[in-house]
Amino acid sequence: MFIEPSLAGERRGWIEVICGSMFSGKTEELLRRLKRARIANLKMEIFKPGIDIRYDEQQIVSHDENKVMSTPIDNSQQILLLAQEVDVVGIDEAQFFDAELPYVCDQLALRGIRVIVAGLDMDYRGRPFGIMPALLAKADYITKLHAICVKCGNIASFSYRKTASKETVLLGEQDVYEPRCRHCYYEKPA
Ligand SMILES: Nc1ncnc2c1ncn2[C@@H]1O[C@H](COP(=O)(O)OP(=O)(O)O)[C@@H](O)[C@H]1O
Ligand SMILES: Cc1cn([C@H]2C[C@H](O)[C@@H](COP(=O)(O)O)O2)c(=O)[nH]c1=O
Ligand SMILES: [Zn+2]
Repeated sequence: MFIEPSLAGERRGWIEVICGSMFSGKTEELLRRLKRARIANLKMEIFKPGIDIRYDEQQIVSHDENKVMSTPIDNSQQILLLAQEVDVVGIDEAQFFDAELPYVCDQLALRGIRVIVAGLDMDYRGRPFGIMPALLAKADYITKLHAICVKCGNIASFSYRKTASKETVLLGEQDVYEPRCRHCYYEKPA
């Protein structure tokens, strides 16, 4: 389990990345860390990409329907304007953000802000997803989570797409995706 570092003095600020497949618990882990930051009376702003309206337009919602209010944004630079005077910034679905997000996270950390980012590390093809590799390279702390493979019960790192759609971005839930381990993923079709 991730334990928050306790850094004294002025030079605080760091980047945490939570990654893994769909259903691996990324959003739950993000919510857990934000809840603890709230208990510590830290000021925070939470963001998600405007396109992610699967469950709710404003809230971040986990697959188990735990939720927190967030600000949907279309451009990662908006975070630099909106995250004034805060101690913590939370960002969900980072894979959907533009190329500037790693730079934005760097700038926030330089301001002394704790930045907690969650995102899919691989797309349905098993390829690195968008800006996630760049973000992982800049992260001070990385947590890789795993789902349970729906085929065999082993740990799952892959998000298998059950439909024939070929576009990289396709919002969906269990109707479209299932978590699979490496062996079951490459054994497709089911
Ligand atoms: N195959 C699965 N493996 C693990 N968790 C699953 C699976 N299918 C459904 N879940 C549920 O999904 C929850 C994780 O949801 P969430 O935090 O939203 O994941 P993520 O953000 O990584 O997609 C788990 O606590 C569990 O209840
Ligand atoms: C693999 C994959 C996923 N997506 C979409 C599907 C969901 O809407 C989100 C991931 O949400 P989660 O919180 O990680 O469950 O991303 C996509 O657009 N393209 C893909 O290849
Ligand atoms: Zn498997």
